[in-house]
Amino acid sequence: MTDPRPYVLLSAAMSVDGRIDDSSPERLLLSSPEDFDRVDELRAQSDAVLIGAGTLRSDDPRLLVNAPARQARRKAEGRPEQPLRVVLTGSGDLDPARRFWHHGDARVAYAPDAATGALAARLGALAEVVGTGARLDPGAVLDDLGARGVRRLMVEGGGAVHTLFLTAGLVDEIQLAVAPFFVGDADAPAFVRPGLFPQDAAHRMTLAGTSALGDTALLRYLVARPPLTPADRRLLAEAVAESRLCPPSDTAYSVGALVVAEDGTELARGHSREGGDPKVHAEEAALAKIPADDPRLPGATLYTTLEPCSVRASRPTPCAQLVLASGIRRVVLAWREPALFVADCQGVELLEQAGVTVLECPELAAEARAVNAHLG
Ligand SMILES: Nc1nc(O)c(N)c(N[C@@H]2O[C@H](COP(=O)(O)O)[C@@H](O)[C@H]2O)n1
Repeated sequence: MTDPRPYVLLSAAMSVDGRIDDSSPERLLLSSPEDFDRVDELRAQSDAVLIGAGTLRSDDPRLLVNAPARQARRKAEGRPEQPLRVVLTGSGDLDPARRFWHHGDARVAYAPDAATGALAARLGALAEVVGTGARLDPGAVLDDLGARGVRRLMVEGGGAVHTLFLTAGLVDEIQLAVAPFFVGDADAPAFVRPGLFPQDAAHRMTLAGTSALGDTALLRYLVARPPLTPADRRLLAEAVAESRLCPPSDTAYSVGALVVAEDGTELARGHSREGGDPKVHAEEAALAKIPADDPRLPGATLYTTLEPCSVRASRPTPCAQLVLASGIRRVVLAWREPALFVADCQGVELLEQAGVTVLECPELAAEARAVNAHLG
């Protein structure tokens, strides 16, 4: 059995205009003393505290539990005095001279596999360096932290890391402190960057508490982790629209597929029998339009109106294998293939066995079937 992923608490302070810093080199103090004390208590309750490389460069925080009483409490509970301190980097460009590396106990740096060699050489004994695959994958970070026994993770910024975890649907709770002033600087970093957030106007977070900490307002939100986001439903509906472009056939399904990068950029779309090719499948047509070495593929989602095929007469490689070969790790589909042309399509099983997350969206199954109503 795999270890559970940690509970993820994202803690941030921002100005009333949504900025977590200004654009000057000095660190901007947003919180009141009372709110800094709350942050210290949250750290004391956490097994690990995580920041991104940008925050390490701009703030160089020590990321420690400061209050001796809290350190003593952790020790009395049989825990290390300080939580595990974690940094995420996409480039591996981390400066070993920073204060962060020279305080506290254990440290881990996560980076894409390609960056780990140079980073490990640079950091030496200062931290353990762990690869997260072809990209900086927050899910892989949580899996690894879970395996280390981390049950409660505090994410402390900055905006890129907030966005990475929130858009991936990996945050359980947000504690957002709002400082009573404006930054008013377009170049100042914002609480989050643009992205496809599962929580939108139609899918609101639960406001679990509000309090005043000195002059700072604390908002506590509970964030349900929806497996399927509103953006997933919209993009799968786009795949259904794509399936309506298929040249009709009495002997094959009409399927539509989209490949969408993590930041919402559509990489390609395709449909069955596209471009006058009677044999091409929708997923195959879409994947063929993306260079195999596109670094966005491992973070991308394939949206398809029908389960990717597992056996195929028309061509040697079934679509489930093409998806695996592409490096895509997430598939959203509307409809499992009925036993009409093949007795038992195993596309979902093949993908899941290889560790791909497969999500079904039953709300769109009827629409995907309707495009194929003539097949009976
Ligand atoms: N997922 C998917 N996408 C398409 O575009 C398709 N045409 C199909 N069809 C299914 O794939 C299997 C083999 O098809 P061939 O007839 O050998 O091309 C079979 O299960 C079809 O129903 N699937």
